[in-house]
Amino acid sequence: MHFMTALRAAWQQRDSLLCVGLDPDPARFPAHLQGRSDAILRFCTQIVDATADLVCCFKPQIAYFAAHRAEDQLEALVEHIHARHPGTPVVLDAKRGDIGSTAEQYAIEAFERFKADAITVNPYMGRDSVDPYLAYPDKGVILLCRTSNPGGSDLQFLEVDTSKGRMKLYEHVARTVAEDWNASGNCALVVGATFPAEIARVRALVGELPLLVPGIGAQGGDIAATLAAGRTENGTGLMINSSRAVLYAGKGEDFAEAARRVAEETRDAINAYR
Ligand SMILES: O=c1ccn([C@@H]2O[C@H](COP(=O)(O)O)[C@@H](O)[C@H]2O)c(=O)[nH]1
Repeated sequence: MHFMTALRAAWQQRDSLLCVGLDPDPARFPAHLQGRSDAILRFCTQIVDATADLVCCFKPQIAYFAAHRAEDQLEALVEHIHARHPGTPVVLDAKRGDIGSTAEQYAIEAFERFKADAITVNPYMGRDSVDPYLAYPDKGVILLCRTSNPGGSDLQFLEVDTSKGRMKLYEHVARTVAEDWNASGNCALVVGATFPAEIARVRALVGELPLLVPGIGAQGGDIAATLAAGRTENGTGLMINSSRAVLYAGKGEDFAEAARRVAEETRDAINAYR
């Protein structure tokens, strides 16, 4: 199924714009999981099973798996999500960016090895570096636009001259993706919840294009402001990510229940402003 079709269905059927981020940090795991060779998989599958009905997608962050030589656990986790929670899109947060020949390998890794439904990609090496992902028309390609970190302004806020006039670099990325790169209707953009004014600006530039919005929860982004700036006419258009605030809500054997409670509160807080 096309990523966008699955995402729209999840928005409607789950009544949720919440994306739970899967950033497993073994140092923060409950004591009973410490030291197990499959701790990352066990931790993540319990979070997934406890929250799947509350989310529009899951977003595993590849760094947290690769750092612990746990790519095999990432493969097993995505397989688990597809088998147990069909219709829940998996966004692989990898922020890849490289020359075309290498990007082809990254695309194979994301879509064929890990079976992700979408991937985050860094657009700053240009169109040929993104083409290998766009060559999978059913898969989502989510381009960094206005990231949630403070240093995102260092480059993304630079004024650039374009054929459509002078604008900030992140605005040029938004327009380029929406107008030129989205021929298969499979593109989306990353815009941080920590910058609601820029969410509004991007929404004005890209129409209904979906936005992946990290930055609520641990990074302190404002849910009300995010919704006001980024929701579409029908009250969707957003995948609002929270990772650490959900994953580490509890410290004990009941960590997954604690995660569910926070995920439910977050989904409801989001829905209050749709
Ligand atoms: O601009 C960006 C792009 C990606 N991220 C990723 O989202 C999560 C955020 O985690 P929290 O614990 O909810 O802060 C993490 O995987 C980042 O790599 C981002 O934060 N900002």
